[in-house]
Amino acid sequence: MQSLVSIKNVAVEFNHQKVLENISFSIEMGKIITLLGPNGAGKSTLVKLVLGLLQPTKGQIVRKANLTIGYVPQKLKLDPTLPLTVKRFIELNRNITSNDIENILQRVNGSHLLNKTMHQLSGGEMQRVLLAQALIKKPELLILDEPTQGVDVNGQMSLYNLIANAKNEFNCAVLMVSHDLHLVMAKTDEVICLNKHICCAGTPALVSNDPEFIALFGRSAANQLAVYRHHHLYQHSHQQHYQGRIKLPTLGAIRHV
Ligand SMILES: Nc1ncnc2c1ncn2[C@@H]1O[C@H](COP(=O)(O)OP(=O)(O)OP(=O)(O)O)[C@@H](O)[C@H]1O
Repeated sequence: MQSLVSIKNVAVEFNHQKVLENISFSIEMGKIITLLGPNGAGKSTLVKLVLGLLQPTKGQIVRKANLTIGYVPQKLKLDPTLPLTVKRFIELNRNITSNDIENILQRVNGSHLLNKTMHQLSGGEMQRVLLAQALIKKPELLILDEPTQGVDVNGQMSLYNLIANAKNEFNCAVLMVSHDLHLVMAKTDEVICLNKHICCAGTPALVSNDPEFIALFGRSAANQLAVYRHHHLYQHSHQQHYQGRIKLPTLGAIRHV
């Protein structure tokens, strides 16, 4: 199967300072990849590379021909004096009908937001509207840069559910930047732990046991993950109908760079 995006041996330097080096991975259709890493690890820079907004200093990025990407930015800066409604904001995409807008807002549980102005939205509502506008073109790849910033725990869970539903519906790949270890682990197929280089990558269960991961995120994160893993196994063994939606921890898939 052809990868949607293939990143080969990529490095980025700003003013002769290495920000990313030796980055190689590919994004496959229908998979959720979570990029984790501390502040300044190069996560947003990597997202810009995948989006094509930045060229690597070294290495190669190969995208599938005519790849459609939906992007949910970390923050959207809008002039508060601009009375832009949600409907008008989503209409900024070309060739969109009112029906398309109503359908996509319904998918993100945001039908009631249609005529609100953008600056009236709460943190969670804003993220749902940004998700709707990223999904309206039915992207093959959905990229989200810290989508749960400023969203409370319930809002985070429902946002992750919406992302997972969208992935199932459109069979798109998802590349998500996140700091939220506990919730991320429940949905993602592959975690890439970044700190200028890829420290480790693999299934959530394997990455959470990796010494470099524990060194980066600390003991409390490791404990949090231990709780998650217990819960995860419990769900699987007691709810077989979830098969195919919950991924069992598998052995032997971790890679170190
Ligand atoms: N255009 C730029 N020019 C110079 N340095 C930059 C530029 N963009 C990013 N950097 C530097 O590159 C490093 C990585 O930044 P980046 O924003 O990718 O990190 P991040 O992992 O997304 O961080 P955070 O979690 O804080 O958002 C930082 O040291 C940042 O200062």
